[in-house]
Amino acid sequence: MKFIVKLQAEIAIKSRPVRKRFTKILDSNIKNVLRRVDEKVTTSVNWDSIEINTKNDSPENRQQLIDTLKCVPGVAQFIEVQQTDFTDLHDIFEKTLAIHGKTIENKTFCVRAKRTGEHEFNSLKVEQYVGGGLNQSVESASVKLKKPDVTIRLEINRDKLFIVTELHKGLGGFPIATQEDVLSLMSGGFDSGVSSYQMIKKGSRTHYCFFNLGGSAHEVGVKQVSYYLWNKFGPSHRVKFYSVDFAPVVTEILEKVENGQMGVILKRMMMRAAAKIAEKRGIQALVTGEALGQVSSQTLTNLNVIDRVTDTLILRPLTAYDKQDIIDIARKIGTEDFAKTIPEYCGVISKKPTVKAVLSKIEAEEENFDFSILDKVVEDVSVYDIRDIGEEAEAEVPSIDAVSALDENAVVIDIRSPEEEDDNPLELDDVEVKHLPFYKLGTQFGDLPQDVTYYLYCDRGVMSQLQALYLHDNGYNNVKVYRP
Ligand SMILES: Nc1ncnc2c1ncn2[C@@H]1O[C@H](COP(=O)(O)OP(=O)(O)OP(=O)(O)O)[C@@H](O)[C@H]1O
Repeated sequence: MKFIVKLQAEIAIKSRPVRKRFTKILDSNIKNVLRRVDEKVTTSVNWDSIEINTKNDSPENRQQLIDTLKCVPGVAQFIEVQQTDFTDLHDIFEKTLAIHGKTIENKTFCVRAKRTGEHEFNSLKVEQYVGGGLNQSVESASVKLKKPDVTIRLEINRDKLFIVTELHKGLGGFPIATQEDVLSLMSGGFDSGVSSYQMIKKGSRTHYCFFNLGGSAHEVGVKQVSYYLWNKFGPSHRVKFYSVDFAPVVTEILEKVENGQMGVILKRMMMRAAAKIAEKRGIQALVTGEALGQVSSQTLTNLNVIDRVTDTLILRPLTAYDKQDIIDIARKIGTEDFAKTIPEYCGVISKKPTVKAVLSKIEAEEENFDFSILDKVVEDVSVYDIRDIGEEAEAEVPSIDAVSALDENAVVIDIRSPEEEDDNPLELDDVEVKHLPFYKLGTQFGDLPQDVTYYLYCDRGVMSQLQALYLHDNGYNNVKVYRP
């Protein structure tokens, strides 16, 4: 079985040394990923193409190789060919008939030929001779040069004939590692998954950085989608997954910062932390999934104030995308289902975020923030080789049963922020309701009597689920979720 990867135009027009470098990297990436499927794969590099051969001709192997090759950045399209020798034009016709006689039955068709080397005929002659012969031999077929049902492609390279049996569309982009590394901020939603994919496709080795705001469920979800993206589009290169426990930073923001400024300050804290992680590893750019105007706080003014926090380049591949386009790409690349299950955690941090952040005001608010907390969480960052999180990523995201009816001994903890509680108070007959906002649970839950079962309550059931898991992680098994 043989496939031929054609160099795409954007690589082919590069200068000779760059083209050679890109082709060499692409060849090595292709070998690396295809040998995960079939260790018998060999490749050979030509000036304008890479040939891929294997002795394993089974249909399963073929399909797996095609599926894998379609996901290699830098491959815009590839053809599947049958290779034979030939003696003359008539021999070319007969060999083509043997393979494509059935393909063109009851169809319109044309023949397209390319030729390299010394022959007694040119490409046009091949097209006319083979096309005419097929037309006569297959009664139900007819020649149509414009928009035929089937295009039969032949490539003649010196004494070899390649009969193309199928043409497959690839991913496009550049081979991984032809561009420098980036650190992608992954929240696990639609946007950060798609922006990471865009950077992998563009040829950057893409590492992941996750700020954990809500315990193991969130982390498992983000690891799953990061692992999926790496495994599908970038397994030729090792990357790292950085996880930073951001709960202490969120608590400090919630206690020290004015409500409307919280969102921008949280992002600035993320950028500060990510820039430090990147700098230490020689990574030059951060990537986020922000898109202009997608949520009210994603304004140019705010993005500008966020960017002022670091000299590190911040890339936002989705800036000008519509949400629907992003969702369509997420569906195409297979991250849609992951994204649906990831809670929108950040939304809760500020109910009416500013849309026009003022740098001086933000900086004044940040003076109240204890930066040793940020330094500590960055210092304690957990670093994983993405290959090692594969198994973990396959695990079920843990969840805690939600209860809709309570008995009279139950104690509910309303974990919403005080403003949310004021807007929509929770009133339950005969059941005790305590008030402890989610950002204080970590430090104050342990002070409550522990011979009682607590039911956490929030508006959407997302934060209560995350916090219940977080408390379970910390050994408190007397916690459930109340979801009326
Ligand atoms: N917990 C987090 N860890 C790492 N990066 C984050 C986190 N939260 C947000 N980000 C980064 O900030 C970007 C914007 O996040 P925000 O929550 O404001 O918008 P979003 O549209 O919901 O993003 P997404 O769909 O990617 O979750 C994300 O795309 C991601 O790059």
